[in-house]
Amino acid sequence: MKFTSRFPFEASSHVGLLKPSPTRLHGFLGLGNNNNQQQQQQKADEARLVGDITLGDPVVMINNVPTVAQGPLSTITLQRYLSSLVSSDESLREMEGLMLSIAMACKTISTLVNRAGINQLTGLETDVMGTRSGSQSNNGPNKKNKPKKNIQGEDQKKLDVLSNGVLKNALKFTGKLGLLASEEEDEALLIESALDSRYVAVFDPLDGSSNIDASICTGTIFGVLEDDSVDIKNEYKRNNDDCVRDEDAECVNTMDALLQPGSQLAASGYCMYSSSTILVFTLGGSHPVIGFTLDPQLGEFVLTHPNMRTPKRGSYYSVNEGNSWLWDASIRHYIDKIKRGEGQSKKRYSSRYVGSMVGDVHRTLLYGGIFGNPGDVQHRNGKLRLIYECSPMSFLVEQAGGGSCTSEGKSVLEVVPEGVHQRSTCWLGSIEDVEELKTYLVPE
Ligand SMILES: O=P(O)(O)OC[C@H]1O[C@](O)(COP(=O)(O)O)[C@@H](O)[C@@H]1O
Repeated sequence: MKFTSRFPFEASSHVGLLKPSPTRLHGFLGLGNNNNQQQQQQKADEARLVGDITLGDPVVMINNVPTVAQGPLSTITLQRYLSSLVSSDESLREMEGLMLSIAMACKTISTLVNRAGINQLTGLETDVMGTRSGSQSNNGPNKKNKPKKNIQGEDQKKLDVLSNGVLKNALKFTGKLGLLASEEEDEALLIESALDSRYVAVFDPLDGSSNIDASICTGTIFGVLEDDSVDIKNEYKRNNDDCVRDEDAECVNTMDALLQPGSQLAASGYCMYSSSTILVFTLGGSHPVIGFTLDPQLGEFVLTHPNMRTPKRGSYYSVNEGNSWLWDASIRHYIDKIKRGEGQSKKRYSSRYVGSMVGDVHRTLLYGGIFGNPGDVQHRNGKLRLIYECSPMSFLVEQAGGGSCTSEGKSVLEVVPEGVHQRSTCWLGSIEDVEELKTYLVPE
């Protein structure tokens, strides 16, 4: 991209990044050409505060107008970031394809969520044409309008079902996944055409669905696991043995690849649909937790959070206190102490709870503190599902230097799932807050 001379910039070697020549820039910023360095520096800083172009700031050409890209790194799109990763590590090529498909699906879901009211996509998915709804015995004349339920007995929202379709198809068409598990699918899905794939994926297509109709933040949660059971699947397929159903009701057996502890995740993340749409993920290992914001002008995810680290300790707790009377005494005691400023930090903690795990975890990741779904006497294992909610989020928070545990004080990432929709208690957040919580938890 070659710029005409009327712009005070010189083309740099980096595509999309323009290195302004200091003297011209000072002129451009109306700094005049006197040599009083300090005055010029102060003016440059002032310009920085109001978001004008400053030295080293990237400029993106939008509709041919040099536009200051907010923040120093955001001209780096997700595509560019991943391709630069692959150029130095070829083994990430398949993961690059997966992440780009997940990002594409999240863009689509973001549009669906943003326009839900406009396109009448709010409300419950109803059971039409006699497909299964709730209890089999319900065959009254008004069966058609019954809310459709998922295998956990929860009413499915229209956007739950739509988002599930979008993400399921995006993942299927990568040809890189042999098995999928979703909150909105009763059973794991075997992708016949990709039996010998290296990976399997788990996801909650639209988390926080109780908030959708009120346009409060929701999100998509995903996790990718390596699958070392390809031969077993082929074997079972050949023998037509036990039952993992694909869409043609083909029976095969093993879900082992899905039922791995969170510590085995190869990647995990979420996409939050809120005032911004933000995709946050990690590829594990030495890779950071990284965040990209969907730029509505570019229609691209651009880098905004290059290396997310959870503060060691926070001053927020995020839990549904409406259930506190049902909690174990140890948990009530912990929350009471930190609320009163009688915890280890002697700081009084404030409550923040959106009721969407993605929103509550995103805030906790940035500001610190602790988020929890503790379980109680009525729901021993809490409300959240282990393999596509607790594990992916705990993997991410621990990768950002935070911690996670169950209400028994065990690392969420060590819990071995027994079923696709198994629930688990989970706490995650700042490492010092999680460690402090553990001192209150009495192992059973
Ligand atoms: O209503 P509660 O008990 O506070 O539970 C809220 C939790 O349930 C969830 O909404 C469950 O998610 P789904 O909407 O995906 O079922 C979480 O996002 C949230 O953290």
